[in-house]
Parts: sequence; C-alpha cells; structure tokens
Amino acid sequence: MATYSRLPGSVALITLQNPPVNALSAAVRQGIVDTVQRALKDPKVTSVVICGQNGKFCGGADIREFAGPMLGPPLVPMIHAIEAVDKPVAAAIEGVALGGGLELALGCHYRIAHSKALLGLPEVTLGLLPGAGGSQRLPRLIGLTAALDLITTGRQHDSSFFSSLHLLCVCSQSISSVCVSGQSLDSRRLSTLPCPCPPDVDSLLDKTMVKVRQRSRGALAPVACVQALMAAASLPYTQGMEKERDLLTTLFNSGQARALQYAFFSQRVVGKWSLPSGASWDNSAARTISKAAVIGLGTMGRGIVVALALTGISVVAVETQEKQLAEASQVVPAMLQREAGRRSLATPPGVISFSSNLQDVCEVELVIEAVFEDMSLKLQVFRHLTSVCRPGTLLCSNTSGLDIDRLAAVTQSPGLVVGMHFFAPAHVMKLLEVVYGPRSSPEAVATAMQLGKRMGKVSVAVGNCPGFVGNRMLKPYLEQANFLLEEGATPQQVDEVLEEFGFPMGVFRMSDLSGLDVGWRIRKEAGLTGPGVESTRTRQGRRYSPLPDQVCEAGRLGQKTGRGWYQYDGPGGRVARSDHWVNIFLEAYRAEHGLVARSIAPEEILERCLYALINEGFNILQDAMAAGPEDIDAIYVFGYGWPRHHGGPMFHAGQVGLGRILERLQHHHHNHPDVPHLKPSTLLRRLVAVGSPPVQKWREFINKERVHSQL
Ligand SMILES: CC/C=C\CC(=O)SCCNC(=O)CCNC(=O)[C@H](O)C(C)(C)COP(=O)(O)OP(=O)(O)OC[C@H]1O[C@@H](n2cnc3c(N)ncnc32)[C@H](O)[C@@H]1OP(=O)(O)O
Repeated sequence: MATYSRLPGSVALITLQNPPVNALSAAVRQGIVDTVQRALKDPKVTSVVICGQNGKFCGGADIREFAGPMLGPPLVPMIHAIEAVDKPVAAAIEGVALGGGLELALGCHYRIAHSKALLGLPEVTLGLLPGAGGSQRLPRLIGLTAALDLITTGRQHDSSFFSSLHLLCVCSQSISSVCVSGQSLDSRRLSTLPCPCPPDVDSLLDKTMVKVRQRSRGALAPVACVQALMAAASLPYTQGMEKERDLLTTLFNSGQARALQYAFFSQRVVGKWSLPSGASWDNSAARTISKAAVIGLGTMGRGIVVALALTGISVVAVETQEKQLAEASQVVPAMLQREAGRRSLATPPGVISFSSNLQDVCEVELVIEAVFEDMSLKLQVFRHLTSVCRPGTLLCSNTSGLDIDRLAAVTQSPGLVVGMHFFAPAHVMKLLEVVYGPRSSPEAVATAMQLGKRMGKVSVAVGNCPGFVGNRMLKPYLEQANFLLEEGATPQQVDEVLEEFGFPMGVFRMSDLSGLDVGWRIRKEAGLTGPGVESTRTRQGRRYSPLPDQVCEAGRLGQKTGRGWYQYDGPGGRVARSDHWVNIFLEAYRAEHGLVARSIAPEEILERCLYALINEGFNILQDAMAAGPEDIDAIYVFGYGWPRHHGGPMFHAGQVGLGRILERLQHHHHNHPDVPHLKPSTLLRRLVAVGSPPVQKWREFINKERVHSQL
C-alpha cells in the first residue's frame, strides 16, 4: 500500500509500504493512484514527494505477481498520469530504486537521492525489459549510449554515477522531505524530450546488438532491450511505447522470463538452507570470522586468500614449497590490489601474511586447506592442523569431491570440519559448495555459509558424496560427450550444440581450459586407468571410454600444453582451433575397436549430454545430497555456466516436461544398457507418476515420499 501525509506547509508525502523492498504490488500501485489523486484534489498541496518506507525507495515490480493474473492498476498508465499532473512530483530515493521503482522515479518531475542509494534497470536479468516506460524515458534523459549500456546489462550504480548523468541530485543526509515548486514542468516531462543520440547511431545499435548476442547466446531479453532502444532513438514517444509493450508481451510469454525469475528466487532460497538433521539457517548460529588461514598456495589457494582478504579478514597464507611460496607472495598482493580496485571496496582488505610453517596457523579461527587433490596428503594436513590449532578452530577443505568425513575422522573435533568447495578463480566465481558430513555441526555449516555470503558468493549447502553435487552431475555429462566421440561425433560438433544451447563453452573446450590431467588423475585413483589396467571399453562392469586417457597419454593436457581436444597458439593459448591430429586419432581409435562412425543429430547430442546430467540431479535429490531443485540449479548457474535463461538443469527438466525426459532417457538407456547413468532415476519416475508437478513443488513431494519410504 501507500500512505499519505501532509508535511507542515504544502508538500504531500506519499510513502510506499511493502516490506522488505516496497515492490510495486497491486496494492502499492492502487495506493499510489489513490494518494496522487488525493494530493491533486487538495488545494493546499503545491507539490508531492514519493518515497519508500524503511529507507528503501522501491525494488521494482513485484516479481512474485508475474506468475499470476494481472490485478490492480497497471504501471504504465499510472506512471504516465504522474508525469502529466500539473503539481510538481519528486521521487525521494533512499536505499534502492530498481526496475519499476526507477521507472516510477523517471515519471516524476524531479529525482533526489541519498548518496548511498543504488539505482538501475535490472529487468534484463529477469528476462524482461524496462517495460514501464523506462526504455523510452531513460535514453531521453541520459542519452542513447549510456541507456544502452545500463539497460542491456542491468547494471546497478550508486547515485554519484547517476547524478553525473543528470538523472538526479544527490544529498548526503537521510531524506525526510523534498520540496519543489513554482517552476514550469514542461521540460521535466521526459516523454516530451527528444532522445539524444550520437552521430553514428546505427553503427552503435548494430555493435551493441552483436555484443549482446555474443554475451548471452540465445537470450531473448538483451536483444529486445536493444530493439526497444532503437525505437526510442527513431520513433516518437507514443510509438516507442507501443514497441516497448509489444516486446514486453513477447518476453513475458517466453519460457526464458520464467526461467530467469525462477533463478532470481532460487539464489535466495539456497540461502535459507536446511540439513536432514533439522539444523537450518534460522536455528543455527554462525561465528564471525576475523582471522583465517589458507594452506596451499596453488591457483585455488591464491584465489581463496584474495577472496577472504577482500572481506577484511586477516589471512595467514601457508605454503611449504619455497618456490611456490615466493611466487605466491608476489602474485597474491597484486591480485588483491587489482580486485579491490575493481570493486571499489568500502571495507579495507585484510592483512595477508605469508609463511612456510604450518605452526603459524595456531591463532586463527578458521582454516581452509587447499593443497593438491590427494586424499593421503589432505589427511596428513588435517592431522597436523588438529594438533596445532586452538581447540574450536573450524577446519575446512577445498576438495572438489573427496570424502569430508574421512578428513573429519582424523581430527579431534569432527563436528568442526566442513568442505568449502570454491570454483576457479576463487576470488571471482560466485559459487561456493558448503559440504556437510554426518558429523558436521550446525555451527560449522552456518559459519561457512555466512562466510561465503560475506565473500559475495552464492553458498549452497550440499551433502558429502563423491563429487558433491556439481562434479557428481558433471561426470555423466562428460561421459556422454566421450561416448558421442566414439560413435562418430567430433569435439567441435558436440561443443557447438552445447554452446548453441547457451553454455559459454562446450564440454571439450571447458575440459581443455580446466586441464585434462585433473580427470585423468581422478580416474587413475579410482583404478579406472593406469598401468596394469586392461585397455577395454568396459571397466568396473560398465561402459568406459579410454579416449580422454589416451589424449593425456599423448601429452595433450589442454590449454596449458597448447594441445588437448583442440590446438592452441602454444602453451597457455586461449583460441581453440580444430586439430587434424584429433580427427586422425578418433578414426584410428574407432578402427581399433571396430566402431563404425555414424552421423549424430544435434538433438541426440543435446539430449544425451543434458539428460544424463539431469538424471543424476534427480538421483542427488533422491539421496538427499541437495535440499531441493533450487540448490542444484543455483550450483549449475553460478558454477558451471548453465545458461541462466534456462533456469538450471532441474528447472529445464520441468520446462521440457518430466514425461518427455523420462521417455528419452528410457530410449537412450535401451540403446546403451551398459551406461547406468542413463537409467531413469526412481524420483523422476515417481514425479511423472504423480502428474509431473512444477519444480517449486518437488521439495515438498520428496519430503513426503521420504516419510513414506517411497524413495
Ligand atoms: C512491467 C515491467 C516493469 C517493471 C519490471 C520490474 O520492475 S522487474 C523487477 C526489477 N527489480 C529487480 O530486479 C530487483 C530485484 N531485487 C534485488 O535486486 C534485491 O532484492 C534488492 C532489492 C537489491 C535487495 O537486496 P537484499 O540483498 O537486501 O535482499 P534480498 O535480495 O534477499 O531480497 C529480500 C527479499 O525481497 C524479495 N524481493 C526483492 N525484490 C523483489 C521484487 N522486486 N519483487 C518481489 N520480491 C522481491 C526477495 O525475494 C527476498 O525475499 P525472500 O522471501 O527472502 O526470498
């Protein structure tokens, strides 16, 4: 709703009230319409100020309402009516003015903001465009070039940025009242202004279109944003608004908008974590960490040190190899400085001290071990840590899939051990898997989750199983990609299909980037390859492709060696080019194993890779290793490049139709009975059997099934 009050004198104050962010729900819109009318009718009122309750102007349209029928007064005519009134209306912005909130402010005649306010038009991130006149008013105020950047990226900025664009005036005190009166409003109605465009407007629009298409392949909203701004640049306001409306309608009805809105809420759902034990975010206290240590200063360790220091935590960075330590003590401060500059931090970074002595961690509150991915080495480190650290120190491992419980077992306080699985580069990537074992205490999980949040990560609590959630699902995906090569595909064909779907990189390019030796080592440890293992295509009772092992044996470890599934311009090169060697190698491999290459349709490539991955997601939910589909989807969107406009693998499954996924998995499993990952999971079957409920209902269904022991 919106409340109305008359300040002493002649100013009417309208306050938006819809906690927590004063989103423009039907009730708020109705409140605005009513209170503006009241201000207009009151002869004593000469000007109007619109503000938001609790120090927040407005977080935009109420996203939760998008799923239901449209109720209450629509935004566009409401804002238009405000712009048309003949008493001056000012938006007094504190906290946030985002999306529809900023569009409302753009309909006002004046905008004044607190210096710390955050403004932006993030609709594109929800699969929409600023469809309440924002795409037409903003470029008229700040010019086409700046508006294109803001609207197509959805970036948010503080008020000093916007005041430099003459969008608002900034004040440094809390806003209690603003009064503007006595001036002509003609030039304050943005819809009546021309749109300032650069001389090479067509080239600007073309270049932006190419850029947005490259940035998020297959995403509709950024393209629609550019089209709306083209209209602003070339058409009168009224026709521009018609274009805006048509584009918005198309976006609203697209699956992409639903997927992106789901992604918005899943990011928030995962913060409200719960464990099978009943411990959860609202009943578990977290410790505040001010001093931490990182053990191992390879690529991951260095990134973790920077991520911690950026939050103001003092870090003891330990590396026992002198050469590595010397290199890290040069590189890490530079990384920190660069990242701190990029983020223009409010908190000064924490102090980093480098050491080669594990003893130096004795005073810290939390340790993150990031040594080489080798269980015996990690066990040795944990035994040492438990003897040198103060009782009560939290011991975390950055393992990407090893058993947290085995590490906990060698410590004096297994309850204080959790996994903190970062993604490379650790100071940049948003995802953090917080891995709890059966003995991890709620306090340890809560602390790791909160620390992740402080570092700006999307932290997801996951159970302790090989590969946890992300890498466990990646395994069947990689496996299918290798099988497809055996059957006749090339790495480029597979990658193109996945990139067309929206992944920034296909599976083979991604493997080359990460280093092919990572998986090779894991397969050796699992006894799947290496000296003494017979070179067959069935190992440990299931189909196995030795292709990636043989590529490694040829010394091709990916980008770092300049050769992998592709060739690069020397070691460390980044541009992947197809390699004749790979084609000859694949032909020889097929001939050796009596395989006849067939032409494989893109649909089969996509289905086998994605549905095998999705099927493992269902197994993970069934095993209670993730609390709900949102957890899996957040992991894939923030850590594995899953295109956000497809919501995440589990959401995508719902959009494709669970019945269809089941039917295709059955089909592929029938053709490849020796591939257990293609066998449809029990949970998927159960969901189809009860009529394929929407993804938002799965959590409840799984919990019920578990109670009745159906899973
Ligand atoms: C016709 C088309 C015209 C207009 C279209 C739009 O306006 S679309 C909406 C555009 N606005 C946004 O995209 C802003 C989304 N919100 C945010 O970015 C952040 O929530 C915000 C406002 C910066 C606050 O961040 P903070 O970290 O402080 O809180 P949090 O994100 O956890 O949010 C708190 C709870 O508020 C819910 N929420 C936030 N924004 C909206 C919204 N616009 N509509 C509905 N609900 C919103 C959020 O889900 C949290 O609720 P919870 O129950 O805890 O999940």
